[in-house]
Amino acid sequence: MSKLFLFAAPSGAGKTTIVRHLLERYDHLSFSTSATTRPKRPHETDGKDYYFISPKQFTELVKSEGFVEWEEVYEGLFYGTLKSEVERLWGKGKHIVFDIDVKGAVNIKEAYPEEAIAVFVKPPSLEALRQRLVARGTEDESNLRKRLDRAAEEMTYEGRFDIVLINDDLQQALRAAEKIIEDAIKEA
Ligand SMILES: Nc1ncnc2c1ncn2[C@@H]1O[C@H](COP(=O)(O)OP(=O)(O)OP(=O)(O)O)[C@@H](O)[C@H]1O
Ligand SMILES: Nc1nc2c(ncn2[C@@H]2O[C@H](COP(=O)(O)O)[C@@H](O)[C@H]2O)c(=O)[nH]1
Repeated sequence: MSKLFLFAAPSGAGKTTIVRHLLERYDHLSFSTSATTRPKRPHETDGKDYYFISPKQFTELVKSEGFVEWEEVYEGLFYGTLKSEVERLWGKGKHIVFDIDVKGAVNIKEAYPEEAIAVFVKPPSLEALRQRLVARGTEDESNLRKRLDRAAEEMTYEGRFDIVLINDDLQQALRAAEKIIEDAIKEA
């Protein structure tokens, strides 16, 4: 049975770093590329990191029920898991990895309770989140504030997840993430 690995966390916790590592390491994992209305960052590739679409295209996809789930994660910025993407990867018999916000992960877990493994990536502290986001250098002051304001509420979702993965020392977190994948695939 194909597994759905949902990696969720407040912004800056390190889920993208962990997910990228897992995708490089395991051939039988595929990434569910989401659609977003957020502007592309310089290092990102359309169709790989996200499908970067306009607010109008996003609204059309909502109307035509093209999303498994979607959220306005930050004010005016929409993100959604595409049904077409999940069906395409599932059809190839792949295990699918998601980098998604906490509410989206809870929604997918509810929709696919047998297949989904929900992993909450926990930062050592809110201060560490702030430092990581500043060091990443992708957010201006206003967006940094929005992400940190949301983080405290997102931290309260931890108890709704199957596994809590602490990302303090990165190498330890990567080893723990590998074990989650290997154990689940052994069982599948
Ligand atoms: N354990 C760690 N220690 C220090 N820095 C880390 C650690 N893990 C990740 N980072 C760094 O923190 C920054 C944020 O990581 P990343 O982009 O993976 O977070 P994210 O949870 O995907 O955030 P977002 O939701 O905003 O996409 C990156 O610059 C990354 O290199
Ligand atoms: N509910 C969903 N959340 C998603 C999806 N794709 C990404 N995300 C989450 O949004 C924030 C911000 O991401 P960023 O790339 O702008 O830093 C982060 O928590 C992502 O995991 C999705 O399809 N649905």
